[in-house]
Amino acid sequence: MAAQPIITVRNLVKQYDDFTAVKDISFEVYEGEIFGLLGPNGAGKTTTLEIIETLRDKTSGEVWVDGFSIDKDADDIKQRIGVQLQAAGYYPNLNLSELITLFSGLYGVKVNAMDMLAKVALTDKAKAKYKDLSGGQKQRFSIATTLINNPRVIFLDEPTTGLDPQARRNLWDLIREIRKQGTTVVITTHYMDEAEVLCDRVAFVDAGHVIGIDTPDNFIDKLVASGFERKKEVKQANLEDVFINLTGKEWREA
Ligand SMILES: Nc1ncnc2c1ncn2[C@@H]1O[C@H](COP(=O)(O)OP(=O)(O)OP(=O)(O)O)[C@@H](O)[C@H]1O
Repeated sequence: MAAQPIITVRNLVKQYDDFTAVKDISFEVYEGEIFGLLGPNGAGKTTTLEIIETLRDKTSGEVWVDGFSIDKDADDIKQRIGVQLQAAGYYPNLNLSELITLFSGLYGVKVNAMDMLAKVALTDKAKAKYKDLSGGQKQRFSIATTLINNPRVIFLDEPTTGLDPQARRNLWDLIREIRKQGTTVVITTHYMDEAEVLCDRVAFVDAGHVIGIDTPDNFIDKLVASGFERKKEVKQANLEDVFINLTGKEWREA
C-alpha cells in the first residue's frame, strides 16, 4: 500500500525581520513512520516544527496535518498532535499523577493517570515531583504528556539530549512502542547513530533548506556506491556497546 502523508509541507518560508530562517522547504511525513529532521544548529528545524505545531506563524507556504490546514483548521490540528515542550515549566507542587490529571483537564479528555505513567514506565514515580526525576525519567514523563490526547502525531525535539546511553536506548524502545500503537513520530536529533537506528526516513535541513530526504539505509548505500570509504576499519563494537554490556539494559534511574 502506498504511504499516506499525514503531514504535508509545501514551499514553507519563515522570515524573522530581514533574516530568512526557513527558505522554501517542502516535504511529507508518512502515516505511521518515525521521521527525523536532522541538521546543524540554526538550520531551521525547530522553527519548521513549531510552524507545523501551530505554535509559530509562517511567512508563506502551506502546511496540512492529518488533512487539516494550519491556516484554517489550527484548532483541529492542536487536538490531533502531541508536542513535547523543552524545559517544560511543570507546576512544582504537583506530583506526576496530579500533573497528568491537570493536563488531561486542559485537553478536555479523561485519562487514567496511572495508565499514562505505565506507558512510560513511571508508575513507581507517580507521587514524585518532576524536579526530583532523573534526566531519562523527565524525558519519559514529558513524552507521556504528549500522549494524553491520544494524538495522531507527536513531535519530539531532541528528546535524548543529555541522556546516558542506557537511558537513550530505553527511550528509543519507548518511541518505537508509541509508533507501534499507531502514532506517527516526528523527531529532531543531533545524534546520527540515533537517527540511523530509529528513523524510517530522515530529512537533512541546512541553512533553511531541505537538502535530502530518504531512508537512512538508502542515504548510506548511495554514499558507499559513490566510492566513499571510511578511513579506518570499523570495529565490531564501540565504547557505547561496552558501556551497555557492562551496565545492563534495564531501566536504571531509581
Ligand atoms: N524568534 C526568533 N527571532 C529571530 N531569529 C530567530 C528566532 N528563532 C529562531 N531564529 C533564528 O532562526 C534560525 C533557525 O533557528 P532554529 O531554532 O529553527 O534552528 P534549529 O535547526 O532548530 O537549531 P538547533 O539545532 O540549534 O535547535 C537561527 O539562525 C535562529 O537564530
